[in-house]
Amino acid sequence: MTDLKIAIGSDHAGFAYKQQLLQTLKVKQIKDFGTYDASSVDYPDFAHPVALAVESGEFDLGILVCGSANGVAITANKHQGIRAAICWNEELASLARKHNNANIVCIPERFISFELAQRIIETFFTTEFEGGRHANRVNKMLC
Ligand SMILES: O=C(CO)[C@H](O)[C@H](O)[C@H](O)COP(=O)(O)O
Repeated sequence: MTDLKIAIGSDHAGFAYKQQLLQTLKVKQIKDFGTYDASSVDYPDFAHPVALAVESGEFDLGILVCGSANGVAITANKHQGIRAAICWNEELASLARKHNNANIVCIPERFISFELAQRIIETFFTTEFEGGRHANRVNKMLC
């Protein structure tokens, strides 16, 4: 986990957790793509840059946080190279990596505690894609 380069972003509804994660995550590099305060903003404005940063390969994985995680996930998944997963417990985070090779974890700040968000992210970052039959399915995702 400590060798990962991470892109992180949120809207106003995910700002508090993003700021705490910036202070607590033990990774090689973490770049904050905003938002930079708690004023109301539009989540696509922050989900797209994170998706582009991960899709380019500049960053290994991404974190997106909003109120429900729906908006940031829908937005990020518009990018062909992105597999963004909404995770509200550790098992979902593990499966998103093992089965779907997800590269962005989307956190619903308004529905889970920060402590759970931290565990979800740690699970996501420390679980490898299983490949095999799952690789066949992931390869079929692209239209
Ligand atoms: O995409 C969302 C809802 O599905 C996100 O949760 C946003 O954070 C939410 O829509 C923001 O709502 P607000 O009333 O403007 O704070």
